[in-house]
Amino acid sequence: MEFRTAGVIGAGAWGTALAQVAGWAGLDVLLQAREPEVVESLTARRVNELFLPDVVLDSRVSVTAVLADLAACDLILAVPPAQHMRSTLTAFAPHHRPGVPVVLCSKGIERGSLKLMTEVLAETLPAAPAAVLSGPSFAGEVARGLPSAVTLACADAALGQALMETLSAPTFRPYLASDLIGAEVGGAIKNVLAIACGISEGRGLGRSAHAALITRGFAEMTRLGVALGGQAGTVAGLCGLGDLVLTCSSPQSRNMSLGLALGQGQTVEQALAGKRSVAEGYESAPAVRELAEKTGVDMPISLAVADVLAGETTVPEMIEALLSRPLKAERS
Ligand SMILES: NC(=O)c1ccc[n+]([C@@H]2O[C@H](COP(=O)([O-])OP(=O)(O)OC[C@H]3O[C@@H](n4cnc5c(N)ncnc54)[C@H](O)[C@@H]3O)[C@@H](O)[C@H]2O)c1
Ligand SMILES: O=P(O)(O)OC[C@H](O)CO
Repeated sequence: MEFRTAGVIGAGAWGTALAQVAGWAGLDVLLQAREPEVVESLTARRVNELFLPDVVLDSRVSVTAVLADLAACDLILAVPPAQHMRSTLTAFAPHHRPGVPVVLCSKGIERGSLKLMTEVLAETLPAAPAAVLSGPSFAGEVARGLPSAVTLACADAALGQALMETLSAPTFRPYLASDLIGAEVGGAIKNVLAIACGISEGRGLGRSAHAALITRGFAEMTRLGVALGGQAGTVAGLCGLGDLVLTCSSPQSRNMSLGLALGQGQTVEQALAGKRSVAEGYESAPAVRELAEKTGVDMPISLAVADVLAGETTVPEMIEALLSRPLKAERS
């Protein structure tokens, strides 16, 4: 299996950073952007001024506005926001060649259907072998060549090995896994939990509360991952615990900074006003709440975040409710 060309669908911060990595990895890369100003700035100056300013892209990366141009690529990286994955892949379907693998790089759960991105892919491009790339990785750091490591999950061991080797670059290390569900659940839930950590930080609740939220949040993430058919060991890897630690620990995270603003007293509308960048936890939280109810999985922190985002409870009420839950065994 040899891949020489990669098509990247979605030129937000992460799609742009992954195009950079793929170029460093030696692939010829075609990056598809929706916004005319992104196409213009990448074409003219090799910089995505809207979503990833201050990073000059590798000369192996070209840009297009046209999805059909990616038809000849040997592999596809799909990087739209999760809520737009279905429409994006549906639009790409007429141009997808059967057997060309699609690496899902977005982190979220589809609202309404409650589906993971692999399920959305199976319904829109049934002839595409699937992989999931997920882990602790801020686009700006990755695109500037700071070191990072992620999970690359693929059910087909030979394809996974080939994709891992193809996408590795001197400062970007994918680690192979076979459990796509565990990888997806980790990436989706950490965004919701990062909002909780941001709220805690914004309210000045301290480092002890922060550590408790990460640890108890990780327990919720693991329970849901296992309930959906994933493996606890996968969730404990880069795609779950690793990403949870990163996203809950830095205001560089759009999710944590949304929580920070809420904790400091802003309304959801104020916190999101004027933002072009996606905070996936805001989008996924209602789906996570429904999924938890449907599967009977206990996810008090994620549900509390969903309630705050929906305006159904206030931040002080959320904190009070979490602190007054019945005492129980730590492992149950
Ligand atoms: N930014 C990061 O550091 C990072 C790292 C890892 C994973 N991710 C994940 O990558 C995914 C994309 O995030 P991002 O940070 O690249 O986005 P971004 O916030 O930088 O940019 C927004 C993106 O949404 C796209 N978009 C807006 N409306 C759309 C529509 N109707 N249809 C399709 N696309 C539309 C824009 O074209 C743009 O690509 C998310 O799931 C995110 O969780 C991001
Ligand atoms: O900025 P966030 O919160 O979307 O997080 C970005 C990445 O997912 C971190 O791994």
